[in-house]
Amino acid sequence: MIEVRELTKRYGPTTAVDRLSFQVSPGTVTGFLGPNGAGKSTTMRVLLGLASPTSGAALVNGRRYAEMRRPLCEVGALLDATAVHAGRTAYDHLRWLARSNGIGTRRVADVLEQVGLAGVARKRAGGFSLGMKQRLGIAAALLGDPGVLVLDEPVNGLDPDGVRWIRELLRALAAEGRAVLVSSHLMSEMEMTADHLVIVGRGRLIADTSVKELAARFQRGVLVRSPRQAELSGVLAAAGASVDTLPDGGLSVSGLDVAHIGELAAARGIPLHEVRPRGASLEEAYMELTGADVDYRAAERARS
Ligand SMILES: Nc1ncnc2c1ncn2[C@@H]1O[C@H](COP(=O)(O)OP(=O)(O)OP(=O)(O)O)[C@@H](O)[C@H]1O
Repeated sequence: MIEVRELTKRYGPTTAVDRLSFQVSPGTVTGFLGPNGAGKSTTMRVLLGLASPTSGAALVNGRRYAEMRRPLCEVGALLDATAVHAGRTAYDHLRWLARSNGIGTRRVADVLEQVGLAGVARKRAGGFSLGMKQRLGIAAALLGDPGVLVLDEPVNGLDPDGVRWIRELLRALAAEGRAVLVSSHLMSEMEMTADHLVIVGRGRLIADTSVKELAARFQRGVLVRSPRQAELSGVLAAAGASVDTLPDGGLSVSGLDVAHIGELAAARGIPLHEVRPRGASLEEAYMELTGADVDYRAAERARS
């Protein structure tokens, strides 16, 4: 369980995190989303004891990182996958980490197997591709079999296979009952991976919502197309719907769901060529929520 409570972190005049509160529950993947500079990495660094809060707290299982006796067994983290000793082999890197946390070396072979690096365990990490380094970083995060995982932009720079692998791994780790917090600045990545979303902008909380709730919130009626559109429009309006004609000729109907519209059309023998919920994509919802918090847009507005 992760709890961020009224967390504020200032760097001189910059407020990187501004009274931010949210929780990450066991058994869920929570996507931590926000434009560049929104304060995601800073929040994660405070959680992992790498930066101290100006005020408030970021706790794992009710404790600050510095209070944990064997931190790798409570929280696994991937912050910067390239931060490995280039001269060390994958096996030695993990064995060194395991030793410093009182973890048996048998576990090293297990996690190397789990991330698909068993075959290159004795190769130096300096020669690894970014994808392999990401896998090694994830192996390190899993070493202590922690109940909480914190990953900062784990799919950055990965090819589609690597992206799919991470997505499936995160889902599997949550299904085992772990609390998984994963940051990204792309909604497209998160909508396929996360159950829950914490969206931030300029250090502040913008939304704390399930993916389903967010989709429902940006639902915009039902799109309907029919060769007898005018007649159908009248029928739907008579049933209490509000009906607008879209620029492309389709109807945008609100106040009736897809099933109801289908039944009304069928009862009058009106053919339907298309009938589907007209939701904004989650990407559009995200842009709408964070638009004002993206620095370059603010700068553009100031110029015009
Ligand atoms: N060590 C530091 N010293 C000074 N300012 C910092 C420091 N770390 C972060 N900041 C500033 O705090 C703000 C939040 O940065 P942070 O890296 O946490 O955002 P982010 O959401 O992780 O963005 P990104 O996706 O670009 O990594 C930014 O304005 C950044 O410049």
